[in-house]
Amino acid sequence: MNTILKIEGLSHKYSSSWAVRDINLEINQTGVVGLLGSNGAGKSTMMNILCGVLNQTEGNVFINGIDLRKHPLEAKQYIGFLPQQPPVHMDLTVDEYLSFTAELRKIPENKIKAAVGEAKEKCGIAHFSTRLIRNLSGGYRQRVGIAQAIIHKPKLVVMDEPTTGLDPNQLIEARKLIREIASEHTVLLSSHILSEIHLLCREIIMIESGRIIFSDTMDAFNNYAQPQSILLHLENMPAIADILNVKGATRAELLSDKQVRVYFDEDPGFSERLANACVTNGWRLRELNLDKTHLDDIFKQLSTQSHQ
Ligand SMILES: Nc1ncnc2c1ncn2[C@@H]1O[C@H](COP(=O)(O)OP(=O)(O)OP(=O)(O)O)[C@@H](O)[C@H]1O
Repeated sequence: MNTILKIEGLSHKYSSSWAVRDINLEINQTGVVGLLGSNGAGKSTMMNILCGVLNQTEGNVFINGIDLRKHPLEAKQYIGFLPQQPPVHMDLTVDEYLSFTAELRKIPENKIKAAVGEAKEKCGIAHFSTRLIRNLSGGYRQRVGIAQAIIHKPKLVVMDEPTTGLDPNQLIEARKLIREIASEHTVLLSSHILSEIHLLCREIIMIESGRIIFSDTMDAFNNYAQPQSILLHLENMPAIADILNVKGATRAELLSDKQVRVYFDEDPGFSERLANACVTNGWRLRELNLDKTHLDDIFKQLSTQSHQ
């Protein structure tokens, strides 16, 4: 099977400055892959290159094994694109617009009606077939945008910040639809909001200043920063000095007469040693919780490292 998306040494320069620098990646499965980066990190530049809207300065992009630069028409059959602003025509009805995009995608004339019907069904807009796009809410316009991106059943659907500007109800609906689309297609979705990526994505690619600074599964991202403190609830609170006697403890902060936060070095055996010390010394352990690192802290940590 061909790799759905392969990027080799991709770089792009606008006049004098590099917006994207030496990006390498491969995507082989369906599901949502998140492209996360702060404003100006290079997400749109990268997406515009992948979708053939912008020619890269250096490097190669292969869609379903086809070199995008050498064979753009062939490669583009396998990509659907939802830009930041859905490319809808306000004065057309949903059917007229989707039929037009199906023609642009070179779907044979006798198959256009079925392709439009299927895309509308998937995106939950069949009941708006004859409505002018200008009379649809933002959330439904977004659905029409998604329908045009999948009308030719591409392997890869690229969505640039697809949830920006939606209200909370529309957001929930849009996420549901994106998950459904991703059960059959590979979706590469950009956002500068970590919680959005966290909710939707199986994999995360973080870019800063045009370079990849993290690329792995969402689980690996969650585990990236190991917890470095433990919250203890003790019935018999000992002296802080006794807690610091446990090998690996670096600091202890008394929160109440029964709660203490203990900081430790990177050491996988520390929580066990601490629990043993509680039992052996009769501190009467009620609870021991590893403090989870907040997602935003991981994001900050990775971004800071990339600037060092
Ligand atoms: N047409 C252009 N000409 C010159 N510089 C550009 C152009 N488009 C983008 N840039 C610059 O390239 C860098 C990357 O921009 P890009 O739009 O790709 O980032 P982004 O991650 O998509 O940001 P945002 O979330 O704000 O859209 C930025 O420094 C931006 O100012």
